[in-house]
Amino acid sequence: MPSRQLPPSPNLVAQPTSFARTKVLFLVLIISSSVVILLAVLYLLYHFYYSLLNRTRTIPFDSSTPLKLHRFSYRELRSATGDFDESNIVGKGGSGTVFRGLLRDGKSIAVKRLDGLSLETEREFQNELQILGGLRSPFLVTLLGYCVEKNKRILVYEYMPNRSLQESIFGEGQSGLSWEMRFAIILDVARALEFLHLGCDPPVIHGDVKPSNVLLDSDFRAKVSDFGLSRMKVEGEFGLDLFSQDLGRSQELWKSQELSGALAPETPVIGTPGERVDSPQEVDFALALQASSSSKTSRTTYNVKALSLNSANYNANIEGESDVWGGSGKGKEVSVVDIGCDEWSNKFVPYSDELFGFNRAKDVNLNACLSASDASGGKQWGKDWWWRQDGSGELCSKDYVMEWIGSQICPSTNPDWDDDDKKSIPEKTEQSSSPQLDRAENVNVPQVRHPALELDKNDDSKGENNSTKRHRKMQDWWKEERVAETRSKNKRKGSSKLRNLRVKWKKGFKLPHFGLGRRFHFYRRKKFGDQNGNDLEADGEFSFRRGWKKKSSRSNGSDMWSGDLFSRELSSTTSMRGTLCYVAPEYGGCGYLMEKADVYSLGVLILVIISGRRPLHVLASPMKLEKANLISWCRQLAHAGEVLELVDEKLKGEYNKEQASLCINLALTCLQKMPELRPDIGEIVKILKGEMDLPPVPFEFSPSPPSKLFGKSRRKEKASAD
Ligand SMILES: Nc1ncnc2c1ncn2[C@@H]1O[C@H](COP(=O)(O)OP(=O)(O)OP(=O)(O)O)[C@@H](O)[C@H]1O
Repeated sequence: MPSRQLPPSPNLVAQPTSFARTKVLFLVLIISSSVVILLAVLYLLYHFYYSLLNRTRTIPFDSSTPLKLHRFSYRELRSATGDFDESNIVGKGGSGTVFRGLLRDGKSIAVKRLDGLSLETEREFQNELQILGGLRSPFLVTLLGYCVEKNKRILVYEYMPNRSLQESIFGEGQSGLSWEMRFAIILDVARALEFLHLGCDPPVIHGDVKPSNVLLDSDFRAKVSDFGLSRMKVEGEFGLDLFSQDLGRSQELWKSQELSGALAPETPVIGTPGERVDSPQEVDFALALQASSSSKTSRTTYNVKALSLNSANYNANIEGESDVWGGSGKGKEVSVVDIGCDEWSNKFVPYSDELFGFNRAKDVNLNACLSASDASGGKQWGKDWWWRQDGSGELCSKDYVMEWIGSQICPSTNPDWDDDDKKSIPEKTEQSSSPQLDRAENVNVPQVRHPALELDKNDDSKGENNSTKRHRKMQDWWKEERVAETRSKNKRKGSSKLRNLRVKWKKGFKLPHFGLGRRFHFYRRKKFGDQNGNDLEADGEFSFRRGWKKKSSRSNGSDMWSGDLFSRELSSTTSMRGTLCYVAPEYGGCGYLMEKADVYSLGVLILVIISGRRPLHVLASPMKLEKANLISWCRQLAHAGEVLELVDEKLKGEYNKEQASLCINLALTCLQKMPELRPDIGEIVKILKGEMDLPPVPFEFSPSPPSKLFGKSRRKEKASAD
């Protein structure tokens, strides 16, 4: 009997099919994963190749292993400097005193003894070791070694016989630098920055380019020094800038009466709008973020904090470098000359011949002018104040100059003047027989003040303390600005980043360590010692530099009371990162400095070198105030096609006109508001060397257009104005 074939069991049919499917799946997986692995390997190879290529172009810059630096013993340095004898002082900066020393082998050294240990000095010390210690270039001053003993922090450099450019330009009894020297110095500084920006990997941003940080060797060739504020350009970092320099200062601010009295109770913290701040610690953090307060000295007050505005926008802009020379016109430059010039000459009240010999009649005008600008909305100290000080907006420069001077030179308004400075004044003025200097003595006396600095004459008549008023005004303005900005920021982005950091800070924030064998954990209450071995608490007596240190009598800085008192101090006042007048406007204290910020500072430096003037030059002697602001004056001259008027009179016409005009125009391109419009340092060096043409000077700085084009409309405007 034929057997009936049984239908295949469904299991038997399914088995081979599912097996085949698994096989296919397995194959697909293997192939795709091997493709992924292959791609990854290719990517790694490419990356490796690329970084190798890159390394050949740049200096391998391993910050964790500074070049071999000699570790000096304190005793060694003490004997080299004659027990740190005063006669060996060659200069004094915001962070310490520099002595000349002689090693046993006969080598001259410069020994920088940092002031009492603090977060600030520690940061500067580490920065110098970390950054300058790892670099060697003929355009950078050589760091030879260091000394760390107990609370002592000392840096040892090669000795630069002609000291700093500051002294060569502004020093008393200086014969002045010849044109050739000046041009060579400009080129040297540019090449130093070229090395830092383009020759180092990662690039280094100097952050404080100014005359006192340019040292001159025996042949007057320049080397850039002072890396205390510099940083390596490492993407993605955030904490270092904030915590290493601003927190300490904010603690100090909290302690100051102004702050605790006026800001603490109701000032909201960035990231926590409307939140009441109850503890100093909370304010510390908030201020570190928002106030961008002074790091290098505590001189700066509220007006400087205004710099913090807009930083985020600009820093974002900088990232996307545009074609500098393409003239794409991406950034709109504020037209400074048209508005600035006339307003200036109309509104500015010229100083009289003597420092304090102020014409009361004009004073009235001045105050009228000020009240007028006050009346016009009360928002004069808005986000653009930096530009307005250049005469570029509706607020004329005097406001800035006066506000700044007012807050800086009047002891009654500046709590940071230390006793030493006060004591030094009579001594200094006794030496002087000039009536100006006799008057300058009065700067120390709170009740005698330059009438030009009185922002509101009526305050006196009301019997109120003028300084308190002014500060009050600034605080109100500042608070207003910050609250508005905070609100809008929070609306836009939320404040999670800042909140996270705040939490971190509360828990005790870890500072990145600097590879010197220990890690710093800065808790709010941490004990440190001062120079004498006394313990100090980070929270309370933590020693941050206070006030203006009296400069050594051998240093140029000592001419504090000699004539152009205001100019010197104004131009050398270090703000949160960088120095006021030299620091790029896009920098807001909380952001990162980028290469173009150095380019901006270089622009200012070039003008200073060529003109022999400070960026803010308010002289006691008669002078046109339109020249007080160097940058603004230069822009006016450029507009009038007379840039060579800027050249230092001390040169007595002995200079290369072509080079001078090239330098000035180059400086103007470096001083453009939008960082991306400024040339990069490679281009600057090429232009200076004559290997590249200077790009067309920005429209607003170029000489007035032919009347054919604009004359008619201008005349019309004038007629309608009449
Ligand atoms: N290597 C050096 N050789 C000779 N003189 C030096 C050297 N380094 C510094 N000096 C002198 O010491 C002065 C002070 O220098 P320092 O770097 O301490 O401060 P600064 O740059 O003037 O101010 P700050 O540090 O506040 O920016 C300089 O202006 C210069 O005259």
